Amino acid sequence: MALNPSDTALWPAPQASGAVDATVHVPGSKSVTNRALVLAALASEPGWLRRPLRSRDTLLMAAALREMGVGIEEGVGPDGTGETWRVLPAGLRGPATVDVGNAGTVMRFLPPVAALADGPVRFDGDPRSYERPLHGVIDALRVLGARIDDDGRGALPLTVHGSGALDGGPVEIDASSSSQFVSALLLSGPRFNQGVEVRHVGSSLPSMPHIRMTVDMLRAVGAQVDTPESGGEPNVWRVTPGALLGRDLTIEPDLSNAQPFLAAALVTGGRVVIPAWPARTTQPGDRLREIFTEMGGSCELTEYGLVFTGSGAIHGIDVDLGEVGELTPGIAAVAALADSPSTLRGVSHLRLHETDRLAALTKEINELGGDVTETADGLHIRPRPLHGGIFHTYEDHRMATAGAIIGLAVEGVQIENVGTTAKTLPDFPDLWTGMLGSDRP
Ligand SMILES: O=C(O)C1=C[C@@H](OP(=O)(O)O)[C@@H](O)[C@H](O)C1
Ligand SMILES: C=C(OP(=O)(O)O)C(=O)O
Repeated sequence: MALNPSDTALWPAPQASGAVDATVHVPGSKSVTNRALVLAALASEPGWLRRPLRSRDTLLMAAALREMGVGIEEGVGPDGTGETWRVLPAGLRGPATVDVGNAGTVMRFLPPVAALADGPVRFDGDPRSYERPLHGVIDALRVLGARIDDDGRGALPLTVHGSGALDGGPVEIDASSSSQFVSALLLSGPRFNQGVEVRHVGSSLPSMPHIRMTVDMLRAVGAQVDTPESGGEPNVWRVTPGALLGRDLTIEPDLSNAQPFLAAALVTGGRVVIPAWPARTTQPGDRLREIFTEMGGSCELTEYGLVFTGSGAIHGIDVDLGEVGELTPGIAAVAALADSPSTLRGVSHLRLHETDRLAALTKEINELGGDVTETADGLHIRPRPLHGGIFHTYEDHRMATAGAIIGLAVEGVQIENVGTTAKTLPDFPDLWTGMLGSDRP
């Protein structure tokens, strides 16, 4: 895989010479692509993904499904309109070996799929993947009838001994550390003998839009899903067993990866257009329209896409990001450049993301002269004049893009291992310099 996770090379983050004025074509959504791959692999007929994201996380998902016997043909669509993947479902097989890298979607969505394979599937990944929570998926699968060997920590590495089918049925989980536990069980649920009923019993549940994305995408391939929002009990999701359809799905641009480009408009008082911004979406990045407007910008959603304009002023914000945690690094970067303090709340689970994002943001912004403190569930950010220096990224794509945002306004910021953006946005450095190449004179 074209990624060197321990690359220590430094990338001089370009400073903006003026207000940006650019159109940025943002590649497909990681979360939608990886759900679409799983659902297409579990379907009873072939399906198509148009404009899928090609990044480390999605190529790992495709490679893992191929390992289990699924056909995935990469090519250009019949009408020549960009990349299209054809997914040919097949009897899932083991023995197989899955490299999850550090992809939450791969490490959580695939063990339930592996329980349906007819042999052992071994899961391993980057060192950080051993530390990320997986107990919700492992414990639930055991309750639902699967045999899993792990080292007793409820984490990777592990082997799922698939037996060709899984009983399924009701299960209680604590998904307060990751919504992906719920999504994982629901995605494979139609293929369990009794379907699945997932009851979340934890204190809080992050990233609700991502659970809605799972439910919407399941329904789009013909699954019957009952949810709290459709009149069911609070915190209970029920999936009826049944065959899934193969669909022809166009993947939306990744709105969370649009964040640094929108931030560039805010930070430079410029204008950025993101074509194909969906009018209706479950992606958490859609909340940026509201959040970045409160922080000083304005936006207009047209048939062509989103037009986002900065005013030249950047305001602090007090906001609960529990539903949209993956937006935190980019918001923190903008907040560090604002004209008033910010409080970001509801994101304690970010300590178990790609890195401990609360600690990493605090340390790196403070090393550039900032004044950030960690709270129990977030960050306090008091803007101060920043200076250049090395911005470490901890193999976290969103740390790299956060550093690039700060670099727009601060001379001499150097991003360590910008290549880590390959997790979800391999084109980041080129898109970024391309956007700046369109600076107004
Ligand atoms: O289901 C998904 O595609 C995701 C869910 C969220 O995970 P958590 O609930 O673990 O934060 C999010 O942060 C991650 O980037 C993608
Ligand atoms: C938390 C993230 O990723 P993952 O899917 O690996 O959990 C993220 O992309 O911000």
